[in-house]
Amino acid sequence: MATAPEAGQLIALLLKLTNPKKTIEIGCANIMQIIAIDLDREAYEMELPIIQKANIEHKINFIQSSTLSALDELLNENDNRGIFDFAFIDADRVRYQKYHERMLDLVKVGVSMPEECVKETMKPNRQHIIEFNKFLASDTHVQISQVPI
Ligand SMILES: C[S@@+](CC[C@H](N)C(=O)[O-])C[C@H]1O[C@@H](n2cnc3c(N)ncnc32)[C@H](O)[C@@H]1O
Repeated sequence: MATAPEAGQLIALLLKLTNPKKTIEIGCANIMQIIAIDLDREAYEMELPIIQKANIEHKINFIQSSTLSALDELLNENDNRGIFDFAFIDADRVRYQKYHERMLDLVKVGVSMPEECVKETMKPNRQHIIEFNKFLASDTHVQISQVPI
């Protein structure tokens, strides 16, 4: 993942690997691209130079916008549905349900890397983790929960 900018005002991070319009392919793997959204102009103006200085502008598309309208804009393009690998929201709590509903359309189902893209030495680990995740999902002793980090 790209090095995070020092000051943390990025509120919605959508990590994408597979948008054919935006990713840079290297062999089987694509370089990740992050879409970061913040409504606050001041935060945007403070963060953008940090991203530029770190030479990671090609990896982070930083948008100054309300999260809701940025997500709706993403959803208007059908190509964006189900292509994001990861979403992190740390914004205005009152709209979390709305963000959640939109994220479900944006984030892909079945996020593990295709087997043919995994190094031979890592293939057993990949399989163990897939099996462990399945086990956890069906284990009635535990609940999957949101982690406040
Ligand atoms: C609690 S801060 C979190 C920032 C960062 N994740 C951190 O840990 O430092 C919340 C951020 O969400 C932004 N924000 C609040 N409401 C927003 C909205 N509707 N759309 C986009 N950004 C919003 C604020 O400008 C602020 O930068």
